[in-house]
Amino acid sequence: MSQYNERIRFENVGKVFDTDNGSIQVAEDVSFGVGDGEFVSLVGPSGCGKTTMLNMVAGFMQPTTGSVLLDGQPIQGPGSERGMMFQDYGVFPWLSVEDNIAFGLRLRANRVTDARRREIVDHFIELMGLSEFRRAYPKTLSGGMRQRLALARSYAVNPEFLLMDEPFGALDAQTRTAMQDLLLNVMGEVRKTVMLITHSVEEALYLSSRILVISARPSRIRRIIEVPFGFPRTAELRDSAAFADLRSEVRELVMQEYAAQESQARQKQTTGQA
Ligand SMILES: Nc1ncnc2c1ncn2[C@@H]1O[C@H](COP(=O)(O)OP(=O)(O)OP(=O)(O)O)[C@@H](O)[C@H]1O
Repeated sequence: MSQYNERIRFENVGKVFDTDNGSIQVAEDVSFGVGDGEFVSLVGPSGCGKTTMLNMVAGFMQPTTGSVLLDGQPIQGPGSERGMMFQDYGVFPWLSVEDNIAFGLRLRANRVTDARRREIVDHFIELMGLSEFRRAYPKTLSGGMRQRLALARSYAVNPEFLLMDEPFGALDAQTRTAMQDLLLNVMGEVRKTVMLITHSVEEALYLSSRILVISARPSRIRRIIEVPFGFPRTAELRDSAAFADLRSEVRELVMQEYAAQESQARQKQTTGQA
């Protein structure tokens, strides 16, 4: 572990939201680190606070207690070294496919020459299978295509950190697999540190070096799973017995948290709590 260069750290993080129905404790005493070049997935029941954690790394939200650190410094706000990919695609409806991909490359933080920008845009249009739609607007694309466009936008600016919230959720199974492999390729080409939220244990296992299983609210780290498979990953890995065994084990853990969440909800109903 001596070479482990930690980039992101959650230090006893708690997050409380004040709402009209009282306050909600979303995270409680969450501590973990993400090393340079690591791929860490967050899995856990819906609503347990995964997006909130990612938002804190992105700098969109501050913890209520504890701290979220980037290279040892508290994160104060967004930065161009951290690329966030949202569940709701994050594409601009008023820009064409090519202009969406080029957008980040025109911003000061990531500016490149016109020729280089065209090269990058062409590369990702091709890679994402959007060649026929380069001048189309997002509203004319299918959900899956919009998601591929959002991926192209995130990759084009080549951030050091990719913060991804269910980036493949709207894709059909085949495209999803292709996009997972593409992400691994992108990471293989240029070292990146990734945090990914997914509801798919299979996806988490295939992509990650570690998986954090998050408990029902208030979320804590229920278990950290070191994924024992090396990179590059291949289709054979998905079919292996070792993969299937670990998948069952992690699914079981996640199901237990879903069950805990349901039983908490039932208890609240009977005691009349918000
Ligand atoms: N800005 C906010 N104000 C009040 N409550 C919020 C806010 N953001 C999130 N919450 C609440 O915090 C809880 C956790 O939300 P979050 O989106 O982080 O969960 P999640 O694990 O990412 O869920 P999912 O897997 O369904 O996307 C939810 O109950 C949500 O309603």
